[in-house]
Amino acid sequence: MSGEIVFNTGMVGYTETMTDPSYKGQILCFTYPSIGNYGVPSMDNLDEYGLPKYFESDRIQTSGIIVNNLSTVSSHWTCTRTLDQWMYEERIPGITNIDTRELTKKIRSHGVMSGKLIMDGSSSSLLDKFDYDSCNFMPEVSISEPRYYGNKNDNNSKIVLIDTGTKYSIIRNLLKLGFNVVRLPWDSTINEILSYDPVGVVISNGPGDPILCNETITTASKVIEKSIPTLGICLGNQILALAGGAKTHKLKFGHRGQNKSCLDLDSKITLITSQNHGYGVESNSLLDTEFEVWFKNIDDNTVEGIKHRSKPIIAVQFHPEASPGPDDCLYVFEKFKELVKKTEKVIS
Ligand SMILES: NC(=O)CC[C@H](N)C(=O)O
Repeated sequence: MSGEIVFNTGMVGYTETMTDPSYKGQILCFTYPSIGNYGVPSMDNLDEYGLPKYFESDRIQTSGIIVNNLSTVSSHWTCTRTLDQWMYEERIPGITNIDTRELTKKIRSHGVMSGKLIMDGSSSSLLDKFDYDSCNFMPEVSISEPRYYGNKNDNNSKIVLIDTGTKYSIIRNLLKLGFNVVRLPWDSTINEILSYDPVGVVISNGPGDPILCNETITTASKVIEKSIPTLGICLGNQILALAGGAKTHKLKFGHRGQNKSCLDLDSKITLITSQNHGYGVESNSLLDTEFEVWFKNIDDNTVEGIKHRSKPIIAVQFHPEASPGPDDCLYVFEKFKELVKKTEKVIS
């Protein structure tokens, strides 16, 4: 199995992490030395909205995982199987007994690179190349037909969620705000979006290089033109930046973990965020656009959020929905709701 080798420094949350569609095409190395301790819960554990509580999509999305010590004895009240059993059922390979901290040092000094997990005795060649950056994963992670969440018969306003590989927690947080959610395919046009009469648009997280999401970028530029209240999350942040005329670039080894500190330039408060991204918005390229920096990463000063200078459009590079990770940034969803409400008032 080939993939881009990336590392994540989180200590918990492997079921949420491994089912995050943004990991499509990647082999994930966990730096925390012992993985699998609390096993894997059942997919049948649903929240009040009918969404799986402990998973971010319906399957494992990583191409494979690399761990130091794989716990084969798991203990937790939600545990129904071991991590190893779950991976076997889903036919996802993994490798254990690797010094993952040493491997991480290599990735940090060299930058992310492609790799392959090969079974003993397999005829698979190490020579065929895998080029993560040129893969468009959208058809694999998005949906082909619209899906509706919430109660069709209530009068709650609708948010269109453009699914570029969404995590369930994004849907959950929009429902918690009191909205109904229409989830649409990644290549939906502006007219398809408007046909649902939404009060706002959310562009989700997702895998791969944002510049390959041409269709979504075109739609996002129309959303900006029409001043529709919009929230971009991770890939959605990059797509909005590109649609607004800014540039994105690949980071040397990305940000993947649950304790990444970011500065909110509005409140001057530093927050601990959950992150999973390998690309970023180029800070200087924002200068000639209608967007400005909203959040900055404390470690390397990279852009972690942007907002439109005059329109109700905001976006974050980190994950306000966390899952896994701290809830410090849930206020980003509240901020989006405020923008929606303000715009509704102006229109009515
Ligand atoms: N989690 C995401 O949405 C990731 C966005 C993009 N694929 C990146 O790696 O930067």
